[in-house]
This record gives sequence, C-alpha cells and structure tokens, in this order.
Amino acid sequence: MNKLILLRHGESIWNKENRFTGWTDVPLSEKGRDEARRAGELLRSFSIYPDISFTSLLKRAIVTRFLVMEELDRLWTPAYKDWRLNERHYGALQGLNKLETSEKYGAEQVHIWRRSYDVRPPQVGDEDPRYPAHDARYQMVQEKLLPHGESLEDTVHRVLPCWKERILPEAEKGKTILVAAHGNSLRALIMMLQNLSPKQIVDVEIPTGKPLILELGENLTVLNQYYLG
Ligand SMILES: Cc1ccc(S(=O)(=O)Nc2cc3c(c(O)c2O)C(=O)c2ccccc2C3=O)cc1
Repeated sequence: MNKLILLRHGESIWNKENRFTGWTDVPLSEKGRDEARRAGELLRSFSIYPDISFTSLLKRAIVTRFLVMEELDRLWTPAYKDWRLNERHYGALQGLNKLETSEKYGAEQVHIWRRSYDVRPPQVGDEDPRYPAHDARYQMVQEKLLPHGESLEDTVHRVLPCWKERILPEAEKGKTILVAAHGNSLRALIMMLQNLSPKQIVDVEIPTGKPLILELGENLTVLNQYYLG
C-alpha cells in the first residue's frame, strides 16, 4: 500500500499578521520553520519516508518541503515544483488583513465569500503587480491560464490536471509521495480523493505543519487517513 502525505506549509509571516497571502511569495515565520522540522520528525518517528515530493512555486511550500526532507535526511529524493499547486489567488484581497477587508467590503460580503465555492474575490487588473504575468517564475505559463483572482472552484480546476499528469502516475507506481502545498490547493486534492461536495469542502480546514497521511489501496481508493501529531 502506498501513502500520499499532504502537508500544508508552516506558518508564514503573513499568516502571523492575518493577511490574505495567495500568490504573494512571503517566507515562513520562525514558528513556521519549526513546524516544518517537527513534521519531518513525526514522519521519521513513524518511518514514513517519501520517495518523491511535489511543491508549488511559492517559497513557503518549497522551504517546508526542504526542512521536512532535511529532517528525514532525504534531500536527495526527486522534488518537483508546479505552479498549479500554488495557493488560491485572492485577487485584490492579497495583502489586506482582516480589519482592512471588512472595512473595505463589509462583513456581509466577507460572510458570503467565506462560505462560497464558486465566488471569486475582487479581481486585479493586468497592470496590478499582483497579476502573476509580471513575475518571471510564470513566464512559461500561458497567460490565459494566469489568475486575476480565483474561486475555490477555479483552484480545483487547475490543481486536478497537475494531480492527473504528474502525481497520479507516481502513486500508480506505488510510490510514497509528499505534497507540500497550501490550504486551498490541498483542499482540491482532498475533495477529489474523498469525493466531497462543494458544500463539504468549504468546511474542511487543513492545519499548518501537520502531515495528513492517506493510505491508498487498489485504484487509489483512500483506505485510511490520519493526521500525525
Ligand atoms: C485576512 C483575513 C480576512 C478575514 C478573515 S475572517 O476571520 O473573516 N475569516 C475568513 C474570511 C474569508 C475566508 C475564510 O475562509 C475565512 O475563514 C475565505 O475563504 C475567503 C475567500 C475568498 C474571499 C474572501 C474570503 C474571506 O474573507 C480571516 C483572515
């Protein structure tokens, strides 16, 4: 039986300030780095060693993966990065904190966004520095695929092709796979693997720094799942 390890990156400096982060490439906080190291220790204590790992193009996930694999002394294993594992793009909310958001858009609108699956946040324009086309790391991505602000549904629709094309083939080979990513991109994988509805997935919250282990059986059905720690 092979394992899929889903790990949300440790606390970032904007998580600490309660700011919408999205595709903003902020670093982990010191606490976030400790969370990542702890996740590595937990995997080691259960003798769970990834054969291969995947992250987004954002440093908070990339460094989380590094610190985990350093704890496991497995830095030599193959590691792949894919923009499609990035966090949900929060559009014009990126950078705002909780107070600024409710002051600018009102508590009612926040409540709607919070409970929605297919509602997009305010979009950023093509000239806005938060529009990813201005970032060199996305130069290889067709511009029409780059978001101005995503609903959770949009995020699901771009994560799943990454799963199908790159992660699933490794799972079918029986590999133990680590995906170090973000709250909403991991929700997309969990929604698909557990066959959850939009109403169900909006209630799923993934804690930072705690490895979620999914034991996969024949045709990759989820036989068992549990958090370490
Ligand atoms: C930066 C920040 C603003 C608001 C909050 S909250 O306490 O109101 N909780 C909250 C708010 C939201 C969300 C949320 O999950 C949440 O707990 C969202 O998922 C969301 C998605 C797309 C646009 C807006 C939101 C959103 O405002 C938390 C953090």
